[in-house]
Amino acid sequence: MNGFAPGVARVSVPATSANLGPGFDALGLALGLRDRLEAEVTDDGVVIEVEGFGAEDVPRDESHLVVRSMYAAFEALEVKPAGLRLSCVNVIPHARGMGSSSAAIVAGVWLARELVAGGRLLLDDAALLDLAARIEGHPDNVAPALLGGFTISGQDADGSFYAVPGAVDPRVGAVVFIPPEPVSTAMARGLLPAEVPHADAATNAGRAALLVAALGGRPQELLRATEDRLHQDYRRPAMPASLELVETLRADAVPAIVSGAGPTVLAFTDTSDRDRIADLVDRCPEGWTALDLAVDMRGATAW
Ligand SMILES: Nc1ncnc2c1ncn2[C@@H]1O[C@H](COP(=O)(O)OP(=O)(O)O)[C@@H](O)[C@H]1O
Ligand SMILES: N[C@@H](CCOP(=O)(O)O)C(=O)O
Repeated sequence: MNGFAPGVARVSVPATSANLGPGFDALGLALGLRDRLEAEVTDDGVVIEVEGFGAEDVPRDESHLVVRSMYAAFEALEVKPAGLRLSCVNVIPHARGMGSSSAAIVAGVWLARELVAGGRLLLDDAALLDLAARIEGHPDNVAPALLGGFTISGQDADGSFYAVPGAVDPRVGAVVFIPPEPVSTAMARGLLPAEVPHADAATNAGRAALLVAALGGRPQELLRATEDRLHQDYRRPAMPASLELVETLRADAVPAIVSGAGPTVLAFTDTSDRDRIADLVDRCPEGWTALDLAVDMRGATAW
């Protein structure tokens, strides 16, 4: 087909934890839990197969988030496929604050670029990040989903998005506690106030800067560095049990935060201290799922 590369494109994309406490809409970390997708251009229609999370509720037409993101990238690349086949194996839980929507968006724009002849020359990684962040509305999940590791991202005055990688000390790992009930990011964003006290903003700025240093080589500072005053407490009404767990863990000197817009709770760990990690996993509330995850330094990758 004109303009398209022949064959199937495959990508795997990591889960991500955004905010990390004080870095609202700016900081994000890729975690070792990856959705795998494959796609090809066909002569007619849209066919979508889904295994794993979302198999029962995601749409099977052009409104599917991966397909929507593919079409946005095709438009940027000035091509239009006659049809598409998409197959998804989803292991990132949906609407839990682990970046499933960003993983879907990054997968979509990545697959579309692979399916276009010369796509990587026409849409480089910076343009792909910008497109994915425009679809998502904030860059802090799409940046680590695309680039891997720890990222610091934001938006310039002209509306364009940027991301730069930050260092991650190899001792840093994470245990996530995933509640059974979802909270949509849109709903959790709706709980945030239009304005915050200057003192809270100032504290967050200092903590976010400290967090960059802590993740990069001073993990002993993680407890202090993960203090947040801009979003977590405002979201308490939608996830009281998550805030309670964060507080209980922090009282025991565990650097715990709400992951993304919640309701998952993430606790930073020392990867060399297996006993402490096992104790932490044992503190998983009944009915929740605890996962011991490594930081994933790979972003979106062909498989
Ligand atoms: N792999 C996917 N395929 C299709 N839709 C998805 C996928 N992942 C997420 N979504 C859509 O995004 C929603 C979750 O997004 P969001 O509320 O931002 O939560 P989060 O990104 O924290 O998991 C899902 O309910 C679903 O509509
Ligand atoms: N900065 C965003 C992050 C949302 O992350 P998600 O994984 O919950 O989609 C926010 O806090 O709203």
